[in-house]
Amino acid sequence: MDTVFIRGLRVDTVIGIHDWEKAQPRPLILDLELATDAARAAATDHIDDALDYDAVARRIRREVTDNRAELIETLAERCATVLREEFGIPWVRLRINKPGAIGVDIDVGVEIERGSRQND
Ligand SMILES: Nc1nc2c(c(=O)[nH]1)N=C([C@H](O)[C@@H](O)CO)CN2
Repeated sequence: MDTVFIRGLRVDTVIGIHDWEKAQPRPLILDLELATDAARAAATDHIDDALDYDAVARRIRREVTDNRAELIETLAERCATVLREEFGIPWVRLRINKPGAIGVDIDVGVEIERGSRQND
């Protein structure tokens, strides 16, 4: 199984359990690993046969920006559902980092894995 990855996708959104967090957006950093068939894309050299990482990034940005949540787990689950149901991706690993949430220069977040890693 091949993967398309997107690392360091910064998306600003309103997220948190405290009232003061709901006053303004803050940055989240997303890392995605997405199952794909790179050979299929290479065989035609056409974007229609590839998992278009630009389209994925734009859609995930919209999902995170347009929807409110208190927990990063909620956002992670929503993003995994979008990736699997709208893009038909069989396996996704998604990490959401909420930098500074527990201290300056400290990374904290959640990583989830959904679907099955199908071997060739
Ligand atoms: N597992 C989680 N723990 C915490 C979260 C979260 O989203 N998932 N959020 C918070 C606060 O919003 C924190 O980020 C800001 O004080 C605390 N714990």
